[in-house]
Amino acid sequence: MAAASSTKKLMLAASPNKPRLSSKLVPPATIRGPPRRRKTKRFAVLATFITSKPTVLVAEKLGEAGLDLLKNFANVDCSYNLSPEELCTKISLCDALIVRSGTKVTREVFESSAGRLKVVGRAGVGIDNVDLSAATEHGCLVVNAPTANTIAAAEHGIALLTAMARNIAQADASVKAGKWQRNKYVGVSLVCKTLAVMGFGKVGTEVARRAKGLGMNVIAHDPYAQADRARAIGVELVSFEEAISTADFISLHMPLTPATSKMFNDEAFFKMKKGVRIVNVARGGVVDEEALVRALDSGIISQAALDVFTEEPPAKDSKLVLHENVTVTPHLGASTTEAQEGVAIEIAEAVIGALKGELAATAVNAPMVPAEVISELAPFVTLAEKLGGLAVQLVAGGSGVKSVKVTYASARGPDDLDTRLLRAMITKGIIEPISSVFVNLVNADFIAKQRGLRITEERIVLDGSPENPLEFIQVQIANVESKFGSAISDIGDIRVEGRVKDGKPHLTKVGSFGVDVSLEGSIILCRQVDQPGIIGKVGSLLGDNNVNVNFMSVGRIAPQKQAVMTIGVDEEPSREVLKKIGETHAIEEFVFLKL
Ligand SMILES: NC(=O)c1ccc[n+]([C@@H]2O[C@H](COP(=O)([O-])OP(=O)(O)OC[C@H]3O[C@@H](n4cnc5c(N)ncnc54)[C@H](O)[C@@H]3O)[C@@H](O)[C@H]2O)c1
Ligand SMILES: O=C(O)[C@H](O)COP(=O)(O)O
Repeated sequence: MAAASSTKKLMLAASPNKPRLSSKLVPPATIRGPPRRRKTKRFAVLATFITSKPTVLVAEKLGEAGLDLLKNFANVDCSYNLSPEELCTKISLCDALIVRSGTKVTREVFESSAGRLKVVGRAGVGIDNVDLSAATEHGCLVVNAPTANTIAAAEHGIALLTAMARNIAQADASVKAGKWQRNKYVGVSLVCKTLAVMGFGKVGTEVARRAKGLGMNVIAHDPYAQADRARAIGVELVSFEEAISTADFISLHMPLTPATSKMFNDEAFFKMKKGVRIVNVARGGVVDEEALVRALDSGIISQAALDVFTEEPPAKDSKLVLHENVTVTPHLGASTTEAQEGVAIEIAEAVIGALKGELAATAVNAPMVPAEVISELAPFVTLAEKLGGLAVQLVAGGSGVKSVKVTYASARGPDDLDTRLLRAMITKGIIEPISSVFVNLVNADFIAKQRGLRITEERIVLDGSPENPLEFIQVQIANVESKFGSAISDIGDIRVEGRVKDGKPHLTKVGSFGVDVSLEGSIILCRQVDQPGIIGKVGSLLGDNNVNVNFMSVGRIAPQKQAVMTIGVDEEPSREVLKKIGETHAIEEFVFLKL
């Protein structure tokens, strides 16, 4: 056995405090286990437990039905029109924030929250107003309400398309100004014209369906859409060039991302059919607005109908807004009574779920794991976190944890196990005991990468029944010394292995020793020379000092040879008791581990 460290009796450390943040993961040089940790009484992958009633800041107007749901669960602060400074001040007192498109949730907001903000709910689809990287780095979940306003947005797109084609807004203003200009406002027909839907997602698809109903020929461009889904509703997917060069009308429905920012620019307008008409209910930023003014002035584009702008509200003297061939609305795509009620309920449910620690189906910056998978994996998620926490406590102080290998053994096929949750929880188990950062499913990979912790995963496919998602999980930490030499495996890594038994996580292997202890409370691991009387001695020592033993098992190589005794205890033994255990005859090393 390649024991990197076989210290006979371990010294008790003086300070149980958390170490300061360090770029290297260095476990505390203590056998008292990690410092006090958040108690989690229930399974939750986001571990966003809040013991008192949470506070939700609603920063933009939200439908009553959603507000009612929130008020049943949390203290709700509806504060609209906050300045960026006011938002940053308020946010440190809030567990959740709900916004629409009018609030910029910047890095400063996450920094100002000082870790309290657990979830940002975007009551709508577009999340371009939320700094997702900053949210992820701060372990803050971002959820949106992606479906409830689809129809409203599509209907608004069609409303703008038809209003533009028949000059409704301009003619309305003219009549109200006392004029009667029937010749000036002759429109164009839609029937048999070609509409290019740019972005064939939820809204784009609904616009396409409705435009087909108006007798239009609909083509679409979307690099990520499935051609057969488009074909099923009579829409042909084409290239960007073909879409913009053949269309009489173009309707924009892609999200604003670095890749789509200003994708409608001078170059794109130049390729369009002269006299084309454009509708934008997506985001102002996908269009280069100055280039659009030039294209309108030159007649390449004869009309535009815009619901969204790069800057909202746009400047009062905006050439684009004031252009006579432009019809505008103040970002009204989602603003129907029905959509706002739906969005409010959708976001309230997602935010409440996230505050309860559940994984939201509409998470934007965390893996979406189906509810049934989460429920099936629940005991293994707890096991994963505990194994990570145990493994890191076995590392000798001063060793940097850089390389962790996780092995999942299962009778299921390799593609039939979603390990993202498990990996995140192992990362949480490893990092939280030795640093002051908070790790959850949202930021686990980011934090691991930031700290130079490399986690590799391996699958072992076992024979047998695939009824259980997993048989065991093994966590190995490479290139470190251990404060409990027996935890070092035959290949020199610290190794712990666990299984779920009767729905409870159990530690079943330490180094090369088979053990069996339920992962509850705390654990004492002792290596001894197998001989009669040791178990009794240690048991009485604990009992005499009011420490309840909940579990005990001994794994040995052979009779009279070395054995590892695992003792599960409900209370933390005093230093004196631990010292006496260490001094017990035949005990060669021991370690106290807190779960
Ligand atoms: N005006 C409003 O009030 C309002 C209301 C709802 C949605 N929106 C906007 O509309 C956008 C679309 O909403 P959705 O619900 O349909 O979202 P969605 O995610 O269902 O659809 C977006 C589609 O855009 C496609 N896409 C991405 N990059 C593209 C590119 N470079 N070229 C072409 N297509 C690309 C995606 O593949 C996806 O199919 C949202 O991001 C939001 O910004 C505005
Ligand atoms: O992305 C969206 O959902 C729409 O742009 C709606 O935005 P709003 O919630 O500000 O109306």
